Formats: sequence, C-alpha cells, structure tokens
Amino acid sequence: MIGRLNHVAIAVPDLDAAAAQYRSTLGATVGERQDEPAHGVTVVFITLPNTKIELLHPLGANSPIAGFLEKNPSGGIHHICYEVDDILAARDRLRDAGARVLGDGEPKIGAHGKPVLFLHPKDFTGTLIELEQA
Ligand SMILES: CC[C@@H](C(=O)O)C(=O)SCCNC(=O)CCNC(=O)[C@H](O)C(C)(C)COP(=O)(O)OP(=O)(O)OC[C@H]1O[C@@H](n2cnc3c(N)ncnc32)[C@H](O)[C@@H]1OP(=O)(O)O
Ligand SMILES: [Co+2]
Repeated sequence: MIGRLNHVAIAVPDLDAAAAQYRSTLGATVGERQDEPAHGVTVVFITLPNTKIELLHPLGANSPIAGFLEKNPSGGIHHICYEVDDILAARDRLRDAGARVLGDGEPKIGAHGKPVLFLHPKDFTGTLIELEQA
C-alpha cells in the first residue's frame, strides 16, 4: 500500500541554524521557511536527489511537536512520510488492522497541498508515520 518515501522530518530547536547547516555545511538545496498554522509548525524543506528532509519547528501555543522538543531539546527525527495513492482507502485499511489514526481521522492539507494523516507511533515500532496522498 505505501509507496515512495516523501520525506523524513526532523524537529529542531533553531530552524534558521538547522537550515544554514544543511545549506552551508552539508551543501544541500534548502527551501524557504513556510508557516503551517493548521499543523502548528513552521517548516523548511530540503530537496535531496531521492527524497526530502522536513525541518520542523513549533508554531503557536499548541504545537504537536512541543512535547517532542521538550524531551529532545537538541532535536531529533520526528516522523517519516510515505506516499499512498488513496489516503481514505489507506486510512480505512489501517483502522481495520487496529492502527490508531491521529486527530479526528479526517485528512488535512499538508505542506505540499495534498491530504495528509498521521498514525500513532506506538502502533508502528515507535515511529510516527505521516501518509500523504501521492
Ligand atoms: C507541515 C504539515 C505536515 C506535512 O505536510 O509534512 C507535517 O509534517 S505536520 C508535523 C507535526 N504534526 C504532527 O506531528 C501531528 C501528529 N502528531 C501528534 O498528534 C502528536 O505529536 C503525537 C504523536 C500524538 C504525540 O503527542 P504528544 O502529546 O507530543 O506526546 P505523548 O506524550 O502523547 O506521546 C505518547 C508516546 O508517544 C511518544 N512519541 C511522541 N511523539 C513521538 C514521535 N514523534 N516519534 C516517536 N514517538 C513519539 C512519546 O514519547 C510517548 O511515549 P512514552 O513516553 O513511552 O509514553
Ligand atoms: Co511531515
């Protein structure tokens, strides 16, 4: 069911410093800051030849990544995002298999303008999974 790896997300305490490190030290192609108020994060995408890195920083009072950064103050890998062809069919199949779909279970529009959903990390070997409709 899952397809390409769309991105690996890294929560960071200082977005500008992390973006500068990827640009200057690692020599990567780094995009602009993008506020995503519906998701409670500001993101910067880094384009690699085979996938993307999403740098994440909390936005607003109720960011879903605030707790993660409190536990990991230096930052850390936060989630991985797989593409699926049909996000509603994927959601229903995963629910039938017993997985917890986060939030109200209805897809939100993600950073690429496409529907996304999240799956509880405790149901997937300690890894928060994002699904993005391809
Ligand atoms: C920009 C839009 C979009 C895109 O298009 O790319 C994005 O990527 S938005 C990214 C941010 N959005 C989200 O993460 C939404 C989904 N996340 C959540 O709903 C919550 O973060 C969470 C996963 C339910 C965690 O909630 P939280 O309140 O922070 O923590 P808990 O204490 O309830 O955690 C329970 C348990 O799970 C462990 N945990 C938490 N986060 C992660 C993680 N990222 N990876 C692995 N494990 C995680 C946490 O440590 C707790 O474990 P125990 O301590 O063993 O109980
Ligand atoms: Co993401």
